[in-house]
Amino acid sequence: MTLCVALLGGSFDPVHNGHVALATLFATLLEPDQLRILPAGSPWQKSGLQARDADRIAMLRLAFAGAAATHPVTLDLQEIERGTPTYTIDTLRSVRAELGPDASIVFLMGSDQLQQLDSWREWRQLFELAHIGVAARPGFSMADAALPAAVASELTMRRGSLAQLRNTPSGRAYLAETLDVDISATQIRAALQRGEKANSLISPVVLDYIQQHNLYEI
Ligand SMILES: Nc1ncnc2c1ncn2[C@@H]1O[C@H](COP(=O)(O)OP(=O)(O)OP(=O)(O)O)[C@@H](O)[C@H]1O
Ligand SMILES: O=C(O)c1ccc[n+]([C@@H]2O[C@H](COP(=O)([O-])O)[C@@H](O)[C@H]2O)c1
Repeated sequence: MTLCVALLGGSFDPVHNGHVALATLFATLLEPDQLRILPAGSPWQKSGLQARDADRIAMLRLAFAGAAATHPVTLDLQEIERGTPTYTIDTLRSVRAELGPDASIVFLMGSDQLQQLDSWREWRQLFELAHIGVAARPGFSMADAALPAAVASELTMRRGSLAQLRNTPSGRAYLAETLDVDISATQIRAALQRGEKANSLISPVVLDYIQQHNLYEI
């Protein structure tokens, strides 16, 4: 059977239940040999990260410890170690070189990123290296045609089944419209700054870590 690696990249500032839901949804759908979490080193479309790299990494380890009991989760720190602005195309080139031409690579994202995929560096070339697996975030529906025209037509051309993603190296897109988790890191940072606990949005062990290290305070 083809080796399949699913990648979830993100700022994870902080990691929250929406990230874990996205990763575990695709881990269940694809049954990849590896589910790699890739914290971005320097997400060039964001104005900066609030938590230090070491804290984001520690929170990721805590948040995914539960999922790691049932799915083959690993943390890949290459984007932090690279020390340059984070472009997914660079990461995919490196993962493809590592895994060889036949492995299935599936880059996971929420629908907000799909809606701006045409702003990513060399975005069309991403499909030469990987598939994409997209989960809807609240308010997103394919029927509303909420995508830039270039992304919509690329998606129409590349729509594939889970089996195609699982068993071929790259070039397909799969959209899971069922995930509907109304959580964002922005909302969590704002809640924590107001002194709220954000209990239902974030894992208790991550929340403990945030409190112990006085993260996201005003
Ligand atoms: N609730 C969610 N449901 C589905 N996908 C999500 C959800 N939250 C984040 N994602 C996806 O996870 C990836 C990493 O997201 P990121 O770390 O930027 O979190 P975020 O909550 O979107 O952060 P922020 O509010 O700071 O922009 C992105 O592809 C994003 O679309
Ligand atoms: O490659 C790009 O140009 C690019 C532009 C925006 C986002 N990304 C990637 O998309 C993932 C989610 O990004 P973010 O900003 O929502 O945390 C993360 O892995 C980013 O590196 C990548």
